Amino acid sequence: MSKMRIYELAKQLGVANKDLMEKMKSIGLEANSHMSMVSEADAEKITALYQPAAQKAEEKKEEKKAAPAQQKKQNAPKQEASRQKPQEKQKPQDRQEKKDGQEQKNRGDRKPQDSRPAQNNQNQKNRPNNQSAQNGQNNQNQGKKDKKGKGKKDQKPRENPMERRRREMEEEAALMAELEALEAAEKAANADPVIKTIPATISVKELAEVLGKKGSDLVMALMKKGQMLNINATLDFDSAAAIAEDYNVILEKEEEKDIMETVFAEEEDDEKDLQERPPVVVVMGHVDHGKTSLLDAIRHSNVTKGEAGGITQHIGAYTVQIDGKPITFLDTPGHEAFTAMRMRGAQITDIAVLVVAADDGVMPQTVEAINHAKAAGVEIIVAINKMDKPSANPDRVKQELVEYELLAEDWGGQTICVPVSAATKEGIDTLLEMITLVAEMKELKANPKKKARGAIVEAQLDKGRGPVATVLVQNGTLQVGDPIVAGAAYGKIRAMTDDKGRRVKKAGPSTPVEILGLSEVPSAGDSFYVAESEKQARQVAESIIAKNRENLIKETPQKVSLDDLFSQIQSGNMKELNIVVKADVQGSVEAVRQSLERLSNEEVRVRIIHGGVGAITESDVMLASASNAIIIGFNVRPEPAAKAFADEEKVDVRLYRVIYNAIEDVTAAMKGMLDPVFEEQVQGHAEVRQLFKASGVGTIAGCYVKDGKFTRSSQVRIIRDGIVVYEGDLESLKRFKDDVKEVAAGYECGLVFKKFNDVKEGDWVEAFTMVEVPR
Ligand SMILES: Nc1nc2c(ncn2[C@@H]2O[C@H](COP(=O)(O)OP(=O)(O)OP(=O)(O)O)[C@@H](O)[C@H]2O)c(=O)[nH]1
Repeated sequence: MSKMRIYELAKQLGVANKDLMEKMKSIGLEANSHMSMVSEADAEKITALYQPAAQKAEEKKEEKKAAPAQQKKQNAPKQEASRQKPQEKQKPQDRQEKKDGQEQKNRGDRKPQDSRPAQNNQNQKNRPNNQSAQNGQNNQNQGKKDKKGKGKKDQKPRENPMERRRREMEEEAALMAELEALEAAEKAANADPVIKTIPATISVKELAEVLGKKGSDLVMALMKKGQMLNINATLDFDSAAAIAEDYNVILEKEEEKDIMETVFAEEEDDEKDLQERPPVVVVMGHVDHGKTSLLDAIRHSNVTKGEAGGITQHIGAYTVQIDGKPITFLDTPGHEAFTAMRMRGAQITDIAVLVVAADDGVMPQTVEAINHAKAAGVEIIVAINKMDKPSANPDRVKQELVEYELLAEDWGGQTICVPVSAATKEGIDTLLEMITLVAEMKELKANPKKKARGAIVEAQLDKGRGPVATVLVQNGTLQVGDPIVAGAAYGKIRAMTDDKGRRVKKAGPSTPVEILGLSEVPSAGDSFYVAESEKQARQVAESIIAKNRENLIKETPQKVSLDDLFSQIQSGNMKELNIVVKADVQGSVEAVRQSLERLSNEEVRVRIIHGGVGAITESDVMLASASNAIIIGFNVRPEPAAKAFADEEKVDVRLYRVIYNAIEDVTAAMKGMLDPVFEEQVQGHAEVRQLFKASGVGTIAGCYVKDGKFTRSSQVRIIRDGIVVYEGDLESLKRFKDDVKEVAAGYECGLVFKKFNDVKEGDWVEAFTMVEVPR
């Protein structure tokens, strides 16, 4: 037996789902619903609880098997017809007479199963001596017999026939009701749950329809459970799902379709319409490794190779021709090109050029870039830059890249590494050739014959021209006069300019152009679509505006957090727990990566999608948000902007001082046993401006409280360059020479830290308290 769902186990044991869940509770096994999974070991434990019941069920089955066989034996010689209606065999002869045709039909539909032994018992009890009832319990035959007066043998001589008949009628009615209830209960417990799909909200009336009930019946049923809801009341999905469970119906939420995707659903392209399209390339790398210089060199080499018009204007994306083959470069910060766009579901880049300075090697942002590119599933080409420098060491770069699963081709791997110099232009041509080669291998195609769709690369409001957007056509051909819509912005394209500043009328796949004519400034990363008419474009934009408003009102979409991890695992929503790890030193990052990844089990895989050294940045939050990850920080703090961004994006950021605590928390969260704990509440920040030494006291940090406040009971941490160097209590809090209880923002104060004197000017001090939070 492997894992199984509760309802399957209940079915196997022949018990109701609810009973089973109650039983589970009694041995400390919690389950959310009868769709929850139970492990093999747990299933065995539960089965053991039911052993007597299970045995009984077995016995019952045996009895059932035996009963018809026995009756068959008895009936066979007499009645051939009796075999066809076994369920009626057990009925006492004179009861059968009272059944009208309809009743018989109903019973005929019913399964014989459990009713039989019960009826047998009853019959035997009632008529220990009734030989004919036992022998020939066939409806028709018994009827005939009665008519012929043969049944008279059965009557007890002293009982008034009318009374007897009434008594038997009553008995039979009670018996039938009992049987019906039994059958219904068994049917409900044994049937596989029905799965139905509903929207995020539903009225009681609509839910009743989904459940196949009358609205008024559902209202009554809810009332009995203490839920006073009128028939038009709106239920959220979770409440509806809980109600439906009682009716053995599992509800699933309808996937909300993107309005754009619905309106502008993409048709399959005819193979013959597909044409090769230029690759879209983004350049990424660590600061100062030469991204800008490399892009300039590429653009310059392109210009000097005879581009008419010469000057390339900056529009965030441009196309260069390499031996007649175009390549489109996105001149946007790499992370944004990936992450912001990915957050909106658009994937626009095909290839990432990772610039690594030959004299500097792999640096934190290089790693970040690698992880972003990998997460987006984009091909990486490495440009080892600054080869003109005497200290250039390309082998070291290749060596360092191995750690990130990028093994250079000349070392037997798959990663193309091109040594270049943006300064001397050496290797630039080879790099461009390689890009073309990779693009060819990828067989990038699009259909220029259809209406265009693509992505907004950047957009701003120009005083004279109104909203201006640089767009990248991904498929189809964009034309002046096309009605387009991009998020809440819509309009008719008034004018189009290419990357060389020339007016154009058309732009095909992978072409970047600047467009005028939108009603407002769209967001970078938004998709754009060409509509049937300006009216349709406006209508779509309006429905998007309405939807955005609705979404604003609704809660921000749920992101994973350690607190609700277990319920997400249980409901089957969570198959992978993505984690971004930031720590003070590389050693910790690795230690955490290994320890956490080891926690993976068969239900959920723990995946570290990015690990880096230093404070938690906005880019980390962006990656976490796009990948539905949580962030774990060791001895590091989030930058203020990152903190605000994480709050906004509802990204769970967990900060630890000890690796073990993080492992413990993730383990507990995976088991749904995260203890209710204390959460820290930041009280304020101060900057260390001057240090004083005092004998017997130690170092006094002369601080200026920037925001919030410091209290005598505050706990504090000292942060130097984003790294926590101390965390502990205050030894004293002074204003001038006096001990004070509290110092507010805008005032100076003297701080002495308990058992810590290594404070430096320029350090930041964060004051916080621990507050108990109920989970
Ligand atoms: N010797 C040498 N210097 C280079 C080369 N490429 C870039 N540099 C220098 O390295 C410095 C950084 O170059 P940028 O192109 O600004 O680097 P970047 O990666 O774009 O930097 P940010 O935009 O700040 O992220 C500049 O001083 C360049 O002149 C090269 O191939 N050789």
